[in-house]
Amino acid sequence: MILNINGIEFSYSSVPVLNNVTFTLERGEVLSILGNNGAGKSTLLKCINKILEPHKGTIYIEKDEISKLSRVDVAKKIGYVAQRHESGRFTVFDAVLLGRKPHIKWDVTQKDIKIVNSVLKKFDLEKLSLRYLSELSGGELQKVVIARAMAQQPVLMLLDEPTNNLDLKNQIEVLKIIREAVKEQNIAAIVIIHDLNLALRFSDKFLFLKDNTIYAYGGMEVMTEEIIGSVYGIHVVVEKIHDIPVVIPL
Ligand SMILES: Nc1ncnc2c1ncn2[C@@H]1O[C@H](COP(=O)(O)OP(=O)(O)OP(=O)(O)O)[C@@H](O)[C@H]1O
Repeated sequence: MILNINGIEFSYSSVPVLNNVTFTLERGEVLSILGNNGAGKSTLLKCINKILEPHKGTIYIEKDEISKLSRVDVAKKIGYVAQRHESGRFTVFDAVLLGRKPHIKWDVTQKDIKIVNSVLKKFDLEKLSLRYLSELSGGELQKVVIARAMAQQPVLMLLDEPTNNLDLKNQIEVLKIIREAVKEQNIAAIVIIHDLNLALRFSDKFLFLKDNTIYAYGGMEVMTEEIIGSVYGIHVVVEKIHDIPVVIPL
């Protein structure tokens, strides 16, 4: 087991956002977190990454309780891609190299450079490696921040709407790279995503948040017309096209 979340609760001031959230995630799994705007998806990721501290409950990453880990130790285990990014005066290469920071003791090693180059290649970013982040398109910047999280070589990746700003081809490619990395390296990823059809294509598990808590959690068996309809308040059909399940809003 890579992640074990037990009974977490979180409120902003006195407004409750997460209540009794409990689930586990295994190695080799991609989990999509789904739910309406404001359901608490980003808040949940921030609790897992120790940016926010739950008022109740426990979060274990492998054998370690998150609240007891230092920032650097959290960064060695968890790669986090936020919903919004700053684009400072860094080159693409340096921005991805920053992902190695939790692992660097004194100086950048050949191994760090090798990892950065291989990640840049994976994301097809080599030709942009000397460009400044401020000179990138929104989609290119999105790929760079995901590449940085991957260069970190975490055991768990947390991605808040990673397909934002990406065109159709890049949406598919980036989710494929994430899925392949999870399978090849036997790590895990949690992805917040609004497109149910992309979630269906690239996830092993699905977690629906509604009314501050988990409404449904599981594999394909929870992607039903009833559950999706009830979470989003619309009618949908779930059908197979070319053997791929798709959700169609009616
Ligand atoms: N810093 C904050 N202070 C107070 N309330 C906040 C803060 N951040 C988020 N909230 C509120 O907490 C609730 C959950 O927000 P969160 O960002 O976790 O939702 P989400 O499911 O990720 O939404 P979206 O799909 O729109 O990104 C929302 O009602 C939001 O307005």
